[in-house]
Amino acid sequence: MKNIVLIGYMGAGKTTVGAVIASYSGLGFIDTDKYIVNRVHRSIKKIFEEDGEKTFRRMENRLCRFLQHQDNLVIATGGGVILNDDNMWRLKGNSVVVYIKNNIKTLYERAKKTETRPLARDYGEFIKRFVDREPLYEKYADIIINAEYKSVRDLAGEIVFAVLKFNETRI
Ligand SMILES: Nc1ncnc2c1ncn2[C@@H]1O[C@H](COP(=O)(O)OP(=O)(O)O)[C@@H](O)[C@H]1O
Ligand SMILES: O=C(O)C1=C[C@@H](OP(=O)(O)O)[C@@H](O)[C@H](O)C1
Ligand SMILES: [Mg+2]
Repeated sequence: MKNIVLIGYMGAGKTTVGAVIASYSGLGFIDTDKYIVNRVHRSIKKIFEEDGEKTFRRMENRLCRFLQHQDNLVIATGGGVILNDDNMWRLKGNSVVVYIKNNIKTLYERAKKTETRPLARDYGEFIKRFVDREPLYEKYADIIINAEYKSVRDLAGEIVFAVLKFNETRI
């Protein structure tokens, strides 16, 4: 089976919901941020501080180049994966892309909680970035799931169902 790629802004639930989808579906699970962190033995915060965002984006792109050759995976991406068309072109070749959508207030409340998101500090900046990115999430999505007020389990079920339906209807 093709991969299920989860995209969406910081705090949307890609990492959390992705793991549950994998357990429901029997697919493998990879979180691109965790993969990078394990690989370089440094937190995202440290990578941003020491090497800058550009270096992080290069690592993300290198991982997408690897993932384009994999299948049977649920892939939770980082919120910025859509910034590079090359990432999405590679991922889309072998996957169904699901955009997990939520309101900006909920996203910020969740995203600011942990220190691991260097781009989720100032609320004004957070909103601006979201407005810039939203058309990209929509552009690359095969399926859009509204996650507002839904539990992780319900969302995981809804996404599995939507992907099966999408695969059925595709030639
Ligand atoms: N549907 C949901 N309902 C309530 N809390 C959620 C939901 N999805 C995610 N969360 C919580 O929001 C936070 C961010 O989730 P995470 O999966 O890390 O998001 P992302 O990977 O998209 O940035 C986590 O603390 C997670 O437990
Ligand atoms: O949106 C972004 O630019 C980022 C999102 C983060 O992942 P999550 O979307 O899983 O929080 C992480 O990749 C990094 O902090 C940058
Ligand atoms: Mg995540």
